[in-house]
Amino acid sequence: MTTPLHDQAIQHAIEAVILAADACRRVQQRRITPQTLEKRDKSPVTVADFAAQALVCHHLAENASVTAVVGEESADALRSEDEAATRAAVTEEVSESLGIECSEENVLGWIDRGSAAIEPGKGTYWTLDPIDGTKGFLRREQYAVALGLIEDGRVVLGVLACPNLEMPDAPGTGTLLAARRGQGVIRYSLAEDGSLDAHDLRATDDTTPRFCESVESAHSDQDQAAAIAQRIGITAPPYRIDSQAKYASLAAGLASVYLRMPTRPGYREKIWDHAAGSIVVEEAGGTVTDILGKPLDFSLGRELTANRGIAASVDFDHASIINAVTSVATLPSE
Ligand SMILES: Nc1ncnc2c1ncn2[C@@H]1O[C@H](COP(=O)(O)O)[C@@H](O)[C@H]1OP(=O)(O)O
Ligand SMILES: [Mg+2]
Ligand SMILES: [Mg+2]
Ligand SMILES: [Mg+2]
Repeated sequence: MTTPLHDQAIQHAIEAVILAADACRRVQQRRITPQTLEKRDKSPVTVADFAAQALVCHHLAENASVTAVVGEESADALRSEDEAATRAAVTEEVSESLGIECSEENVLGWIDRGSAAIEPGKGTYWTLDPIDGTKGFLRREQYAVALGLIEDGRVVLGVLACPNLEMPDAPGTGTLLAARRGQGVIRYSLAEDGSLDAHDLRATDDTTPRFCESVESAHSDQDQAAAIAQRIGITAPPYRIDSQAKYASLAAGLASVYLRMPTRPGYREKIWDHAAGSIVVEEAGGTVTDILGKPLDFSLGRELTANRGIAASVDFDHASIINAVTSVATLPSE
């Protein structure tokens, strides 16, 4: 498969993300009660998160010219004696995906390739969320494998696979979007066997303005978002989906506004939660800022420390959203 965006980096990113998405699908189908670990911040992490990070890091290390990865997960939790069963399960899944017998040490090493030391704002590195929306994944709803490439603090490439995101014009398949700065974005349907089929970017003729937001009310203040939606004249009920599938939905025309309203003082968005999604929306002709209208600043390390929340739009007056935020919303103190 060769992408019309004609770029080695994007080709390798798509291959890596498909490998990971395929492993996620398999784990979701097979391991009915996923062995879930809880991280220090109480968020869930599964066999699939670790396997997906190992597979993407391994594929990039073997094939891409840029191999540094800033990923969400680390293998630390898996190294403890208590986690022998999860470690074995992750190794089994990675081995099956690669079609070779891998050692546990190798797999842990590949996961840890996602802890690259970076100089914020300088150089080129990938940022990876192996499963964005782990809670959606556990509910068998929406999740995404999200891989972005950051060059001197700017996102220049993004690949977003949403294995459960079925578009109206591609029933029975997931969705994959690939964007390159200045070259646009391509939407593919992603079949069970990992094959891709390119489609028109827009997946629907319906132009009713809709806004989308998190399913998890702890991740975005849904009451504030409802007040803002009313202010900007959106009357359709919110489209609630997990993960960066929200950005994919905007790019494909299923929604026009994505609001992520801070719920907790001090929470900072992570680069891997927005790199791929934001370039996909921008290359679809949309706008992505924080809720005060500031551009997202990816040059500051692992977090978007200069930004609060997210406002994204396609085919919508972005300034009117920011105006509504400033007149309607009460933000948590910092
Ligand atoms: N308080 C919070 N505010 C915003 N996002 C959060 C918060 N806590 C966790 N997240 C992140 O939200 C993302 C999922 O978003 P959504 O609900 O839109 O699908 C996850 O990457 C999750 O990060 P983490 O992986 O650290 O839990
Ligand atoms: Mg997480
Ligand atoms: Mg995430
Ligand atoms: Mg994640």
